[in-house]
Formats: sequence, C-alpha cells, structure tokens
Amino acid sequence: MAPPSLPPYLDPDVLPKLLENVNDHVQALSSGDLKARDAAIEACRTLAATLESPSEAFVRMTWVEPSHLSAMRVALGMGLFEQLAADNGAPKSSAQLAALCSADPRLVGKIVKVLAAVGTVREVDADSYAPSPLSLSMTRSIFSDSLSLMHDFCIPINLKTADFFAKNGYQYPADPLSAPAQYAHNVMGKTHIMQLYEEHGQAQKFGSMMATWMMGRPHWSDNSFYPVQERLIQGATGDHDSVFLVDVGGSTGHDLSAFLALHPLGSFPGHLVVQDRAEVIDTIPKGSLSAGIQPMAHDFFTPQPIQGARTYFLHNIIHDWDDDKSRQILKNLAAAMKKGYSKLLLWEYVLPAKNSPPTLSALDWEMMSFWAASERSDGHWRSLLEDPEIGLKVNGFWNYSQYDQTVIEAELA
Ligand SMILES: C[S@@+](CC[C@H](N)C(=O)[O-])C[C@H]1O[C@@H](n2cnc3c(N)ncnc32)[C@H](O)[C@@H]1O
Repeated sequence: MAPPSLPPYLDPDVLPKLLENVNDHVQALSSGDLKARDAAIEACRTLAATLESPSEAFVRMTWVEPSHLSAMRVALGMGLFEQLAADNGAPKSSAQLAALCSADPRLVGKIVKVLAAVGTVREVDADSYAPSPLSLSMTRSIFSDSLSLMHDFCIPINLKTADFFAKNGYQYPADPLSAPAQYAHNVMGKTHIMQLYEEHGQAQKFGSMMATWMMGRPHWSDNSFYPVQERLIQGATGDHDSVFLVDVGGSTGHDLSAFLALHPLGSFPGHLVVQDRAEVIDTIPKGSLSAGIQPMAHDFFTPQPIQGARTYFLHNIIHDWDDDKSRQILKNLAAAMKKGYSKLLLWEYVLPAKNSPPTLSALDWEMMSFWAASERSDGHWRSLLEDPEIGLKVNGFWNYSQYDQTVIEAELA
C-alpha cells in the first residue's frame, strides 16, 4: 500500500529499483562501457515516465513535444540556430537574436523559452541564451534537412493516419500506393512514397534523414560488429576491376565512405560500387566520391548487372517493401551471386519478441504508414531469405546491441 503522501500511480517499491537501474547503467558507461549509454537513456526514460502522472504525460505528448517541434521549425526558417552559434556561441538576449534574424522580438522570445525549457538551447541567465549540442547540430545541413523533411512532409502523414484507418475499417494498408502517406498527400492509389518525396522536393532531404539517423551509431563494417576481415576479405579474389562490394540502394554512398574509413582501398581485392535509382545517382557531384567507389544507376527490380561480386550489401532496403516485392529484389540478387563465393549482407533491424526500443517500434509504425511495409523478426527474415523461390540460406545474425541494426549474412543454398 502506498503511503498516503504519494499519489496512487506511484508505487514506492518500484522507484528505488528504477533508480538503481539508472545508476547501474550510468556507472557502466562511466567505466567505459559505451554500449551502456542506450540502456542508461532507456532507464532514465522509464524512471521519468513512472514519476509522471497520466495528466502530465498527456500534456507532455500533446503540448510540450508538438510546441517544441513547431518552435524548432520556425527557428530553422528564420536562421536562429546560426545566430545562436555565431561569435563562438556567445550568450545573446532574445532582442539581440531577434535583430540578427530580422524577426519580431516577442516571437523570438517565445521560441527561445520553448527551446530552453527542454534543453534545446541553454538559458545561461534570465533572457540570455547560448547553443546546446543539439542546436549547434541544427546548423548542419543534414540536421536542418531532416527537420524540415519530418515537419513539412512526414508528420502531416502521422496526423492523417487515424483518419485513414477509420475509413478503411482498421485494415493493414494493402499496397505501397494506398498507405496513410498517399491518403495524407491526396494521391491514393497513384504515387509511391519515393516519387512523392521527389515531387515535394524532399528526395535529397530523405538521404539526409537516413544519414542523421545513423550518425554516431556503430558501423556494420567495424570488426567488433561484423568480422569483415574474416568473413569477406579472407577468401576474396580478383584484381582492381573486380567488385568486392555492391551497395544496392546505397543512396549517395555514405555507407561506402564509412566502409573505406575502416577498410582502406587496397586492404581488400577489387573496388566498391554504389547503386541507386538514376535520380539519386545523378545528385552525386562529379568527383565527390572517394577513389574506389564507382557510382551506378540501377533499379533493383531489374536484373543485377554485376555478376559474381564478393558482397551484395543492402542497408534498410528490404524493410521498405512487403514480402512479395522483397522477393523480387532478392531473386534478382540471387541470380547474380556466385555459389560458394558471393555473400548477401542485409543491415536491418530485427524486431525482438519483447522490449522493442522506442526508435524501432516507431520505425515499424512508419514502415506501415509510408510504405505499407513492416520491420521483421528474426524468424520472418529467415523465412523470407530461405524461401525456395529465392534459394538462399542464412549463415547468421551479427548484432552490436539491441538498439542497433543487425547484419544478416546469407549465401546461395
Ligand atoms: C531507406 S533508403 C536507404 C538508403 C541507404 N541504403 C541507407 O541506408 O542510407 C532506400 C533507398 O532505396 C533506393 N531505392 C528505392 N527504390 C529503388 C529501386 N527501384 N532501385 C534502386 N534503388 C531504389 C532509394 O532511392 C533510397 O536511396
């Protein structure tokens, strides 16, 4: 029984355990266990959520978080983040910031209050503001692109999703042309989400969003994550003209640049290829890719032109598609693979049976809303890849931590 001084939603026995959990993870992190950082964040969130009353949780979700995002977007539009960062981040008053942004001081005063209240800017004194790591990041194009993409294009889809399901009788979206994304943007049955990004001038921002999402996360090709040396480099053959790894749907090549940073050209036989749709490959400025990365326009629903590469790598590709479309992509790759030599690597989330991290549950939701697709469990991945129509066998799953994407390795059965 809770002591009378505690509100009924607070269980006095639970709080010390949650606090102990926070302490354990923070201590592990302080002793150098970097993997403990995600767990520490989750432990803090769980503790805060337990302390919060239902009414406070409701207000946070429906007032605080939307106002924060809205204020961020207005700040971005007026160049506030650049002005906060100017003069090495020297503290500035709201009136100074307003003058620098040519904006109304009352509006800027409200924005900085909203941002300071949640830690997005630092309130060093009354009406004196300095940047935080997040507000400094907003001066970088990949963050600013990602914010405008999410605010202007993606979140409006979330706001129409309930309406979509009320109208369709609460059925899973039938196909990628008739998902909440199409409903929200008034193109039901007509336009695929990738085409929609382009029509709304968001295609490049989508690439920025993918890069922002992965920033600071461990890269799959780090030997402490997936043993590249042992499983790919050893046993690989060929000269410079042969292809060691094709990044299929690799956007503008950011995963290959990260690969080369860990495995420089010459440490493996052959070179690398980044494939994507022509519209994406055409956005790569000439000469901007590192030596050893060859750009190539290719539609993965058509036969794979590179035969017998050591590695076919797909990062966050298959999760965009339902099983039928995924089978088409995988069949095209299997047809190009050399038995006993080529490996297929997927770098994807694997849905756990329980305790799914919030980012993964959110991604699973967005896969449904944007693509009529879904994240997959390990069993689902295995049954898809080992479908006799495709003819692959799964060699194993390599996981850095439960908060990261998993490398799934397969080869021809
Ligand atoms: C979710 S993004 C992943 C990009 C990249 N692999 C990464 O992880 O950052 C999906 C990618 O698939 C590409 N794509 C979509 N349809 C494609 C197609 N039919 N053929 C080739 N690439 C395609 C998109 O242009 C986009 O770059």
